[in-house]
Amino acid sequence: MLPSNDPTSPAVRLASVTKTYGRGSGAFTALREVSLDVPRGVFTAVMGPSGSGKSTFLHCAAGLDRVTSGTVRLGDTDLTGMDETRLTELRRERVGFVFQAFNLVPALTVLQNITLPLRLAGSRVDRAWTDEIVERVGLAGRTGHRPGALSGGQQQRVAIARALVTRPEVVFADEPTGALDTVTAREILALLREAVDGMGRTVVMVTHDPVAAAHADTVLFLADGRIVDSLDAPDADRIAARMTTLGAHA
Ligand SMILES: Nc1ncnc2c1ncn2[C@@H]1O[C@H](COP(=O)(O)OP(=O)(O)OP(=O)(O)O)[C@@H](O)[C@H]1O
Repeated sequence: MLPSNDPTSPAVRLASVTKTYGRGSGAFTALREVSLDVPRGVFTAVMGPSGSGKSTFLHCAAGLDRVTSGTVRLGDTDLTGMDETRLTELRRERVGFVFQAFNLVPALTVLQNITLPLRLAGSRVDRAWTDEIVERVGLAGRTGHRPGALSGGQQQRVAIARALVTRPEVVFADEPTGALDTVTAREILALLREAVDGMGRTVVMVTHDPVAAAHADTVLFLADGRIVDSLDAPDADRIAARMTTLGAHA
């Protein structure tokens, strides 16, 4: 059995992670000795003032960027020191990504976008599973469209379906509602919630928006590259109040 399947290990574990960009006098430390376990089957939001290190945290936790010191584990797999080929494989097969700008391939249909990670990994495209995902994200009847023919909310649904199709251990979402209106944003957050509650996935989401973060089970607060607080079962008012004390204009 692959060690990553051990259900008792956290989905992601950061131990004393520091990330410094650049060198010498121009060096900037964006994460400082961050240690954290992200439990499985939980929706975690990451908030903090602009420049506090949210995107850096997400990129390091997801294997998109390398840490300067410390370790990052996905399940029981240590990402630190992994070569680029294995990291690419790991990101493709064990992690899902949702970005603010959707990042769909314009020339491909909705269905082709959704199944792309499977085809890149050389995996079989399971029609019943793909149909289920399409149904769950509310895209039935639109699978033959190109992304350009869809609304922003529909494009983000495609991105979520694409992130879920490989049954990833963790879905990382970077400001997934940043480009959407309030009503559409709420629908997308409900989908991420459903990925956790209905599909047992683990979601880690960076957001500026206290209302978005209130959909999570836990909110982590970053300030100056450190995790300074967390809130369980958060509501938007408490999140906004906490952000204000961190110097952010929520
Ligand atoms: N490639 C880079 N080179 C140098 N400095 C960087 C780089 N990426 C980020 N930084 C710096 O690291 C700090 C943290 O950046 P990061 O993007 O992680 O913050 P953030 O909390 O996501 O900010 P925002 O909410 O504005 O997106 C910032 O001061 C930023 O300028």
